[in-house]
Amino acid sequence: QQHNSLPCLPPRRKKPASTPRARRPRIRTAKPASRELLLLTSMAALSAKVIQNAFLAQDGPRTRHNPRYTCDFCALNTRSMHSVQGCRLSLADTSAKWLNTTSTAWISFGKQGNISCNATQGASDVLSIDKVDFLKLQNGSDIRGVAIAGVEGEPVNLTELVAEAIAAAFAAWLLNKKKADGLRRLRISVGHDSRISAHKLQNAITHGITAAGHDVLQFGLASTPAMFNSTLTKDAINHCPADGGIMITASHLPYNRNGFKFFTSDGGLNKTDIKDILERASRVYEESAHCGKQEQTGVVTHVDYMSIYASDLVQAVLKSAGNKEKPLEGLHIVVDAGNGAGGFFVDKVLKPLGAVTDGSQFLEPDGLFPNHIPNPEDKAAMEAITQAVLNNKADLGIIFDTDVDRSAAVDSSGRELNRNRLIALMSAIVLEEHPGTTVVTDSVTSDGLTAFIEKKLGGKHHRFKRGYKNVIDEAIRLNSTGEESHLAMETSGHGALKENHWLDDGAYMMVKLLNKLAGARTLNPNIGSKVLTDLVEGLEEAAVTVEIRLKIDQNHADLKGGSFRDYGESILKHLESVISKDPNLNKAPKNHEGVRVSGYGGWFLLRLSLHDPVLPLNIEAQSKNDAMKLGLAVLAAASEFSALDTTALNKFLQQ
Ligand SMILES: O=P(O)(O)OC[C@H]1O[C@H](O)[C@H](O)[C@@H](O)[C@@H]1O
Repeated sequence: QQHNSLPCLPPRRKKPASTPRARRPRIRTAKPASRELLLLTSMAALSAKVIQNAFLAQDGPRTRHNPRYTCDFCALNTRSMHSVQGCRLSLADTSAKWLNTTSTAWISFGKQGNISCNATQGASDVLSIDKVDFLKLQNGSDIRGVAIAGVEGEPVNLTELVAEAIAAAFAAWLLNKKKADGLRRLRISVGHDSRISAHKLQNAITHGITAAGHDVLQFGLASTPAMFNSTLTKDAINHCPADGGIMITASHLPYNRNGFKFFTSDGGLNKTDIKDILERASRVYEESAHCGKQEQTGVVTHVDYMSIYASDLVQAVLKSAGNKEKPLEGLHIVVDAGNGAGGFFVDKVLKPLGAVTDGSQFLEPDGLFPNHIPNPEDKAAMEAITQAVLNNKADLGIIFDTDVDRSAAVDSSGRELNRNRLIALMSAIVLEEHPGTTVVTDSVTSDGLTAFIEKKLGGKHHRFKRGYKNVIDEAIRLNSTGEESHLAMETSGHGALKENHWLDDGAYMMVKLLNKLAGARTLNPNIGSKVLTDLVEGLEEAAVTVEIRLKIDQNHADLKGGSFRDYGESILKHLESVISKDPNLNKAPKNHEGVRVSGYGGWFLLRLSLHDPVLPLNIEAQSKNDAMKLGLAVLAAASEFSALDTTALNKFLQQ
């Protein structure tokens, strides 16, 4: 073990939260960002700054000291020694080891006698640690929380300190994973969507990583799939591939939320990994209460990665059009980015391919999402892009969610190509390329989609569970068992292809449509989105399609102190037994989630939400009357459970 002596700090003292860090990480710029990107980024920064100022007053008192201003020896980078003022510190360790320690680290270092602090720790400097429940930040395979104060009943739990701890924990987790490759210093890419808390969280994440002695590639405004891509792209000039990537996003959730998605070259992290990281982060957070200003030994490099990523998308379309220079020339395509991160698609993808993009809307990042929720599942969002297509007499409309891992389209007649229709369209394209392949979807897909994939396209429909990660993982699993699958898609607009590393990418999905258009235009230069619409010809669609979300009151006495999950399961079990007595209803023979039943010419699915104390009920039928019969069957079983709020279902039945 190496022992080093370090210079000393004056006694630690409280500093206002706005005081800059004593030492900033070194920053370099790998490649000058394009004018457009700089403009977008600075617009986002400006918008964020103005709004954040507005919220600052509401942020409330800090109940916990900022650990940066206390004794410094706990800096997470313990591979190289820190310059710690106020302490003489001797230790050599790895950050992973440090992060694996429990909260005894401070004490044990002291006991070992490796540290001698000149600074006396005053009682007033002892930090009161918030009891942050890190595990509550888990949202399946993502992390999500409240980052901006001001919404009643939604206290901030994703603070900068929490973000720092999570970033340090991710670095430690990643280092552990990469140990076998002999890696000791990591390069982690960090990007964000347009949310107003993006910059403060980006800074916190960067600090957490650089203080742990690892390097950060800051991409600025980016898409979620680009972050994964950065762990795959080989580009020495831009320091890629990164060892890991972090996307700061909460998808379509309201402006006050934010969160993180993590990637390695193996794809997005799974639930177990996230739990592991949050447990580590909780320990880091507790420890940091005793720690000081962390020296940031890692290097921060700004990389214009979205240009690299977008140019790959352009290349994909060019290739499928036989390398024709402007394969989309003459085609009018409008994009609605919903003020999220998807605006790049216009200038960096469509224009270079020759498309006319006039009438594109909400391309500028604005984390308050003033126009509509950036979500292709949202009615208002789909109406907005449909209107833009019709107003501009465009050939095609494209809409993205905030972080561009989801998308949908609209044809020239204003017909929405989303949900089951988009899956049908993608299935048609993929099955042309891979006849007979299995298409994996989420659980709320229609019976019509199954018939379309299996009877019209000659493929196999594997209806699995809700949750994009579940769907992707299932497709990967099927391939590993010898069942070929090339497409995994959710009705939410998440979609991943085997050919694209199972990368969950809304922009790539749209590129597949553009490939089809570009290919068709090499034969007929006047052909427009009809080529796409024709591909979904024959898809049977229900006249009535609803999703009704029934809430479980977690504090209700009927739960008898049990979990909402157990309660939900007992409702489902009861529903199953009620259904078995009804000759008009048939339980789906093969089903992976909830209770799916067909009858009255339609079907319903009642299941537990992936995250919330909610039972989402999907009903599809050929008439309102039939849909009501299905709804009544659910109500008959559900009404026995007094903690289940059936108001929404009653409302539907009374309409
Ligand atoms: O189960 P629910 O509450 O309907 O939520 C389901 C949704 O949760 C998240 O948003 C996932 O990203 C989606 O992939 C999934 O479809």
